[in-house]
Amino acid sequence: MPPTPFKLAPSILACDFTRLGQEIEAAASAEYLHIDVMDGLFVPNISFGFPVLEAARRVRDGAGSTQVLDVHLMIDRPERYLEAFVKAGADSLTVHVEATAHLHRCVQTVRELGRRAGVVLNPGTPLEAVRPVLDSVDLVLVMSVNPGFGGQKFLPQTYERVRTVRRWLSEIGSEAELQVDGGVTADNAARLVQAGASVLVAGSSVYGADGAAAGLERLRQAVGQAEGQRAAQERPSGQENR
Ligand SMILES: O=C(CO)[C@H](O)[C@H](O)COP(=O)(O)O
Ligand SMILES: [Co+2]
Repeated sequence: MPPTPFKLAPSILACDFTRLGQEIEAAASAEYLHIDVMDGLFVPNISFGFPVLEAARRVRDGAGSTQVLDVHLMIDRPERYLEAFVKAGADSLTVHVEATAHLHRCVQTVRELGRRAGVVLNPGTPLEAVRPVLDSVDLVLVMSVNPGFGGQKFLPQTYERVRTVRRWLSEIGSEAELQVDGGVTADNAARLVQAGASVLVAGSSVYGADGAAAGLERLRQAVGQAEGQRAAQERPSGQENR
């Protein structure tokens, strides 16, 4: 079997904001740039909003990059701000199923605005909550920590939740990305990809002491090694050297 493809989404929540431009440039090899917006209501923390997204957009465009600006909205009633986030530069907007009574309308609006629409579930939310919109989204995000803070411990029940959502997406023939966010490290990345995740969000494990480029490489290596071992185990005996 060929290696399972996956993408990385470094979260700037964990970066050094005194050097925002350089921190974004250091993560340029990643397919996505994850931008965590928190309002102090839906989650018990306030992060940043439009000016930081606009700055990220300028850095990305200045580098001539096509990296996806992936905005994770941890805000109450996100329908109030979808257009404003698109104007500020979002390529992809992900709304929490717990934050709105109008999930389908949110997804519809984001698509009408010409951007990728995502939905996200907290660890305590039954997966069934996303099923009604599954055929209308470009991304499903399964939270692997309770949202609001970076640097938390990964919740292991996430593996089974990812497997279930992957199965549902396959059943309807959807090509939506399946993202995991929270506590993702080189120790759990491969198992998440094997469970069906196609995009790994990582903050603390990317923006570590040795910089984002090294952090991203560590995650790629971890998944690559595990995939290599899996391929070796699956090869019929006697074919080891072919
Ligand atoms: O949405 C988030 C928190 O609510 C962040 O994206 C997430 O926590 C990433 O940080 P880390 O990898 O350090 O857990
Ligand atoms: Co996030």
